[in-house]
Amino acid sequence: MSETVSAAANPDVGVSTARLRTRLHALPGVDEAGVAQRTADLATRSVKTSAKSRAIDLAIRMIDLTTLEGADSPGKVAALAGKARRPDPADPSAPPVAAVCVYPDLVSTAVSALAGSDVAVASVATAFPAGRAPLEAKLADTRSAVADGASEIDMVIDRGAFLAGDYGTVAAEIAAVKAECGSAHLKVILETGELATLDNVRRASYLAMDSGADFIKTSTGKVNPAATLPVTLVMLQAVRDYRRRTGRLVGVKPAGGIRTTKDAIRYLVLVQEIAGNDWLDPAHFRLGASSLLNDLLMQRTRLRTGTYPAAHHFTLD
Ligand SMILES: O=C[C@H](O)COP(=O)(O)O
Repeated sequence: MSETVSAAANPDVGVSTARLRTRLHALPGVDEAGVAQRTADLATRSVKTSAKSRAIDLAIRMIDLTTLEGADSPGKVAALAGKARRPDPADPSAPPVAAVCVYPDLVSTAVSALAGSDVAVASVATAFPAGRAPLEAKLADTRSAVADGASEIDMVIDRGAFLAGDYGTVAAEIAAVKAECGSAHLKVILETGELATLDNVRRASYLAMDSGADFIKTSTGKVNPAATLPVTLVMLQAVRDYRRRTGRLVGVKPAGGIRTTKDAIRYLVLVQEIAGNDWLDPAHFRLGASSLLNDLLMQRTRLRTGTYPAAHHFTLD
């Protein structure tokens, strides 16, 4: 285990695990009951039709349209890229999504298929989803994705090290991956479903931000629970407070298990109420999802025409 962090120009570099532990354990504890109540209350909100229409388009623009299956192929990624650029073939007013998210070996396919569009290519890296590989392998994974044209890297943290309290190792890995990213943005996946407590989610959020994360992301989508409103609330509080302290605005990306328009709108309400309007932008908030887009498109069509499109109208997620 590394006791002293080395690498890159981030605030936590050179800070010992002992000092990180002191700092992270001094954070105020999360009021779990209060968080549960606050997020449960979101289910009772009603949203006006005009606001709903705007929220649906914003949610579409915030999607990282994701395919992360062992059976992924260049053909599937090319088809997904087509959908990302123009989600509704019958309605050019439907906006494109923010990014397509793929494994590193499919980055070049996605880059070619998205050429000339504003849709970014994101790639998971660092031995996603478990992150069980030597640091060199994780850095090579990142280097390869960036070299092939990914402008966003989604890395996983070492949850084993984090849960063992070896915060120095976690911070050093994030800083080293950030250094490999160059101009690519780094999203740091906390895998909150493995972190056991909301206090840990808060600590991991600060550790990631102090180590250079451009975004903090909830989940890989491979562990249950994936994204939830309570963990996202804690992460939104963290980015809000971190910005007040440092002036740096870090984004948030809930990912995994977000499938319905109702879910997406609850996340947007949470963003506005907890972090504020500055985060209501694809530059600072994303929804990582493989199958949310079709529901948003269905609801969008219903609001515009009064009827749902036939089930076969949109290509399969
Ligand atoms: O980052 C996104 C997730 O891997 C997608 O998860 P999902 O298939 O549950 O939407």
